[in-house]
Amino acid sequence: MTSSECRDLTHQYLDAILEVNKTTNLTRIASQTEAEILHIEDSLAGLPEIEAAPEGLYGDLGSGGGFPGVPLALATGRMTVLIDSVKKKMALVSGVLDELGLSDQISTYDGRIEELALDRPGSFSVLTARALSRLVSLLELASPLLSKGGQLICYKAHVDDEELEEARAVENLVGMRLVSRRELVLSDGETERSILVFEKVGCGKVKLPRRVGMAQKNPLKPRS
Ligand SMILES: C[S@@+](CC[C@H](N)C(=O)[O-])C[C@H]1O[C@@H](n2cnc3c(N)ncnc32)[C@H](O)[C@@H]1O
Repeated sequence: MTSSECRDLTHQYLDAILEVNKTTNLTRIASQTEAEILHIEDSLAGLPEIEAAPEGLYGDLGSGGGFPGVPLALATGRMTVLIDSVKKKMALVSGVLDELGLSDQISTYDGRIEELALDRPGSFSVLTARALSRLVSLLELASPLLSKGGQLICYKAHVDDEELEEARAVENLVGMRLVSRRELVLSDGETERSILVFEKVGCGKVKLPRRVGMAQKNPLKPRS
């Protein structure tokens, strides 16, 4: 696909999602201008990181209306799975992907991330997560899905020292390690973004996934 075909398809996808959003709440961002920045430009902010990740299957955790998953899938050509536990959202997204002829490359999984980790452990080379959970929970959710050397790319609005320390303190438990961090501001001049990349370095010391909900409700703590 040429870069202009890719841009056109990404915009067609966004337009279709905004249309569906008029009747069903897929995303709180409803205006076209805001969506162009927060859904397309922001989704593509992690493109250098996903391009640098090992080749193979890509998954977008807590994908909602398909962001950043769909723009990144189109830009990289990777086989992609969008993962969200809300069945209705995934059904609508899947309908839009069908309409645009994208379902061979981009599929949906309508269940919990923890359930997918039991079905398909170690099968992803790269994962993204935007607006999903604190870093400590993201590391735990991603680890069992990633193959060794696979990467988790986290899109965060703001990472304070406490959130980062909390995550780094469990790196050994979950077999993940921070490899890069980049800060940027979107073209609206005000939306700040941190892109953090963690790599799967080993199997860790805790059996994962834990019971559904635990990673987010009761995050791991370092053993004293
Ligand atoms: C705030 S939305 C973010 C959607 C999208 N990533 C974005 O940035 O526009 C978070 C999504 O994560 C999903 N989610 C939260 N925890 C999940 C889990 N454990 N497994 C699967 N989906 C989950 C929710 O259903 C929700 O659609």
